[in-house]
Amino acid sequence: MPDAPEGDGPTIGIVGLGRLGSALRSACRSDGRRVTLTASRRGGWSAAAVPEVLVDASGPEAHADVLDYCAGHRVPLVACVSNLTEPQWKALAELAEVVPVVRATNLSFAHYLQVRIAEFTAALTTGRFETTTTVRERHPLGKAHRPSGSALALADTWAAASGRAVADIADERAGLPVSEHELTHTWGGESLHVRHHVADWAVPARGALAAADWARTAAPGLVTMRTVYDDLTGRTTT
Ligand SMILES: NC(=O)C1=CN([C@@H]2O[C@H](COP(=O)(O)OP(=O)(O)OC[C@H]3O[C@@H](n4cnc5c(N)ncnc54)[C@H](OP(=O)(O)O)[C@@H]3O)[C@@H](O)[C@H]2O)C=CC1
Ligand SMILES: O=C(O)C1=N[C@H](C(=O)O)C[C@H](O)C1
Repeated sequence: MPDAPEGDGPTIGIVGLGRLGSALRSACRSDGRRVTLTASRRGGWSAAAVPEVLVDASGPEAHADVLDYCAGHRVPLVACVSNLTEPQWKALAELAEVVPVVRATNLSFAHYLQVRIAEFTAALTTGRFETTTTVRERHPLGKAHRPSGSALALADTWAAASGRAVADIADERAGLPVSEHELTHTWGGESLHVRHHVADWAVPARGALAAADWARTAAPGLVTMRTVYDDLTGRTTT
């Protein structure tokens, strides 16, 4: 059940109360944020008030309902589901014509740094310094799809920045939550591993709250977490 709204302040709706959605609800409670809508497959939708931002932490099956809700109530969306279909990604872009939409492939701050490091590495490894680059991801057993959305995004980042495709994407299902993503750059006789490890569901939950705060005051349009963290780091370093 959602929390009853009281007083002023940002209100959040959470679709999906699994690993990510539950962690987000806990983060909202610790932060004093009010969750005015929750939804799950078994529990259906339940709203005490229209939230200022909706966070979708469910699955592709909920996508049509999420889009209808955001369009109908003009609510910004933080879209965390990583295995949408191509038509669903397109529909998300269409929703962004009327409300702000954050496409959150990976909510963690250090994933943002990993992406920026990949771009920096690509810029320096040209000509005689060219590398063979691979991606590895690991999640616990039970993750719904493979490879992860973040692994595919890292491969796309590398291809766009270097002009060369990654040589392999390895997906492993083992070990403890939450995730590992590693870019390995290999030359003759040496290699560089840039590994991001998330050990607590509170990490993506915090990222979702940062994205929700950002989306609440944004203009309609589709952005990624890169835009959100570019903006937040710019503000804190100036
Ligand atoms: N962007 C990021 O950084 C992160 C993204 N993710 C992504 O978030 C998504 C969720 O991950 P996770 O929490 O592990 O998944 P879980 O399987 O633990 O939870 C999924 C939740 O979605 C609900 N759900 C499924 N279908 C519907 C529907 N039709 N309507 C309403 N609710 C529905 C389920 O309801 P019920 O409980 O009733 O079955 C469940 O509560 C995945 O795509 C994952 O890849 C995850 C972590 C970080
Ligand atoms: O399902 C998960 O757990 C995660 N999913 C996202 C992905 O597919 O990239 C983000 C992170 O890896 C956790």
